[in-house]
Amino acid sequence: MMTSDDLETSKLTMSAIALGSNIGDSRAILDSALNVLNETPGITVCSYSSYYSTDPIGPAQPDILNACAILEVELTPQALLETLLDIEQQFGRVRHERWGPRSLDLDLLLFEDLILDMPNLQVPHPRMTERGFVLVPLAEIAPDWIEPVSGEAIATLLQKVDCSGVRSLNLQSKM
Ligand SMILES: Nc1ncnc2c1ncn2[C@@H]1O[C@H](COP(=O)(O)OP(=O)(O)OP(=O)(O)O)[C@@H](O)[C@H]1O
Ligand SMILES: Nc1nc2c(c(=O)[nH]1)N=C(CO)CN2
Repeated sequence: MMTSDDLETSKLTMSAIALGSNIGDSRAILDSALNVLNETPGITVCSYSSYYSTDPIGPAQPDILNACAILEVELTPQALLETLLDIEQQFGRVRHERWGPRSLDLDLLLFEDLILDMPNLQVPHPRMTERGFVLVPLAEIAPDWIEPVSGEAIATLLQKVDCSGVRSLNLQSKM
């Protein structure tokens, strides 16, 4: 089990992230974001889901292209979050309204079995268990990972959410 001591030092850990885009060439953006992640020191992309077209939850906007990836990480959770926010910036992310359209959104979903509640970082991502657009792609690559707040596996959580707005594109990243 991870403890608070582990937050100070970076050791080899597994992490799950969500990717989303609905501005620009979303498919190319997600492909390229996975490449940038994999080239970042301290991060290896171990696996990634296929791509899904999803109904936006939030204000009216174009459908969102969503996917998830599993990373092997030699960074602290804070450093990983900063890296994700940096990469969003590289892809031109501008924040206007909450849950508004985005060129690239990278959310930190899981970091081993860590539970963290800090002002700028909550892990597991607090809304992941209610989101079909997260659980469908995540279940493709990590069905047995236990979400530590609920104590339930991703595949079990998936059975409890509405996935009607999540459409498989049968499309794999070209990273
Ligand atoms: N697990 C997490 N992953 C990503 N950002 C997080 C997390 N926990 C807290 N945050 C904070 O949330 C802030 C806002 O994130 P962002 O604007 O991308 O939200 P969002 O992805 O649009 O909405 P949501 O958080 O509901 O998915 C980030 O600057 C970050 O500090
Ligand atoms: N379909 C979909 N809806 C969303 C998404 C997302 O990635 N996909 N992200 C949000 C905030 O991160 C809010 N709503």
